[in-house]
Amino acid sequence: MTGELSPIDKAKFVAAKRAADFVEDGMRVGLGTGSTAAWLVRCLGEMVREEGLKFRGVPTSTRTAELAREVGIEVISLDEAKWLDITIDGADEFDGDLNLIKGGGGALLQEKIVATASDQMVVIADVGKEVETLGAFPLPVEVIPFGWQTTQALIEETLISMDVLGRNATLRMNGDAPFMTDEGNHILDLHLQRIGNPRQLALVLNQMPGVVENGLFIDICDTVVIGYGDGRVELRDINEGTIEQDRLDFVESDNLFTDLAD
Ligand SMILES: O=C[C@H](O)[C@H](O)[C@H](O)COP(=O)(O)O
Repeated sequence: MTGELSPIDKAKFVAAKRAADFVEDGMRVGLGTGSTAAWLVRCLGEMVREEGLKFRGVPTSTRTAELAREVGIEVISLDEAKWLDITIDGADEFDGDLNLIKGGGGALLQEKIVATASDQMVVIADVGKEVETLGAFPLPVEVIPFGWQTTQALIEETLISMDVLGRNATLRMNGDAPFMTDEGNHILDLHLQRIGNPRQLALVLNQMPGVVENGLFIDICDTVVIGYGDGRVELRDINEGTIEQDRLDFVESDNLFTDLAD
């Protein structure tokens, strides 16, 4: 493919490209999962190959691990790294407090463990991911396969008692079979429409037997790099609000852009 990327892919690309500049020699870096994080991994691979950047990456999924190795990034496990300087990852939604919904690609468990073990979490997202209130994107909840229907029923009952708007939890499928996470679990997607109190919901969900983790990331993200389809990028910091607005030079990135599109 040599054609133009869509505006949404350009937005993801510029967010990833700007965030790649956060990575410095010697760092231990959490590498997120998803289409936006894949741009980041490729940008970092290019910096390793062409600029001699030296860092070690901790991938948040087998997909990311494969891509990272492919582009020349040194991959280590979280236990080898022990603690990370930074994690850079995508998101399905972010709000004004930089709280997130993640897990659209099913990697929320490893993503949350890795982000929580990092000094800093930077989210990369196209502007379409910004919301006033979380919840339009179905909230992924990772559950163990044993008794998953009982867990589903328990979640639905609890949502009713919490007076949450949408209440149905659907099992994520991969073709005809249930989707399996890297940890061998299933995902229930909660169709809530609007999450009035994400902090409370995150706590309640994680107290249920059968629930392994939920896709609400509360007080974990420090900075969001927002990409626009015309090449603009904005950095939003949890304490200081917008701290940078810039425009990325597409011409300079043409090679990578074409490589990525191919
Ligand atoms: O499980 C997947 C992750 O949480 C992704 O980071 C999230 O779904 C965003 O993915 P994308 O960048 O493809 O929109």
